[in-house]
Amino acid sequence: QKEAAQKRWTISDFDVGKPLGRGKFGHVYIAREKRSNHIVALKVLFKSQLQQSQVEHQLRREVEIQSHLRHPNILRLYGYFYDQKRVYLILEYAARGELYKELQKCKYFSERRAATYVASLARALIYCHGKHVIHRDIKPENLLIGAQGELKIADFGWSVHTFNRRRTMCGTLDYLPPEMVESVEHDASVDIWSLGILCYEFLYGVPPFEAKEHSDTYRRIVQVDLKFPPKPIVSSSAKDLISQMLVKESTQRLALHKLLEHPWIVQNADPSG
Ligand SMILES: O=C(O)c1cc(-c2cccc(F)c2)nc2ccccc12
Ligand SMILES: [Mg+2]
Repeated sequence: QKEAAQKRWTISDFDVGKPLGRGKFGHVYIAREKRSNHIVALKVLFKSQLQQSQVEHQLRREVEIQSHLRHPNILRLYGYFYDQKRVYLILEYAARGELYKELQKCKYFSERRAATYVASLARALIYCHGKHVIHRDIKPENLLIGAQGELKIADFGWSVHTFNRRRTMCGTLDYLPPEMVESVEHDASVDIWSLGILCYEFLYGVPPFEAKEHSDTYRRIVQVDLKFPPKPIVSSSAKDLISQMLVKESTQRLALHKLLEHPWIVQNADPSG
């Protein structure tokens, strides 16, 4: 597999199949690499779009970071290439698709399914943080499901090596912790906050600080206005975990390795992830 990293790919190396989805900068297709018959997801991005949105540097960073990460719960980026008009990312194909569609279909997940997902995300984030990478954009839209039902973190578009931490605001605010919404310095604990938001959304079907207006969401985040609805019924153990993650003071948030020892995770997460 090492030689694949240096190989110069071209589109003629692939049989391109049906579109899997469309993003802001282009489409993702299922494809088969001709020599190996390996099935991949080919993300095709238009250079013109990338230039217009001034995200070339972000894309190069995403590629640089994701291509070096190897973890069962992180979507592999096998390589990239580009031609006159497009940049192509050769990505792992996640057979069961996008998590947010699964969440919309189920409305919310069982405690066992939610805990299994949260534990696997925690292990992936421990791995990333060990390499001084913070993702900063953990939300359902950036999670995919593999052939065995395992979760894969995708889209490292907002990830950084923790030496530079600036981020311009865009997209939903729902998952941002107070320090990012107030755009002060932040560190790996931002991913712990987002994982807490995700855990809540897995169990209730909506993120905790959702509001009609951005200004209301902003206020609810900075005040950590955390409320648990009476329905669906959720264990107090789950609420305890969420309450230890959604803490305004970032240094007081439950550490990821402590999360894996929390009773709710120990009693509900499927060890295979
Ligand atoms: O024409 C180029 O040299 C080019 C290369 C890359 C690029 C190079 C490596 C990794 C990566 F993800 C993207 N991105 C672009 C985006 C817009 C316009 C041109 C380019
Ligand atoms: Mg994304």
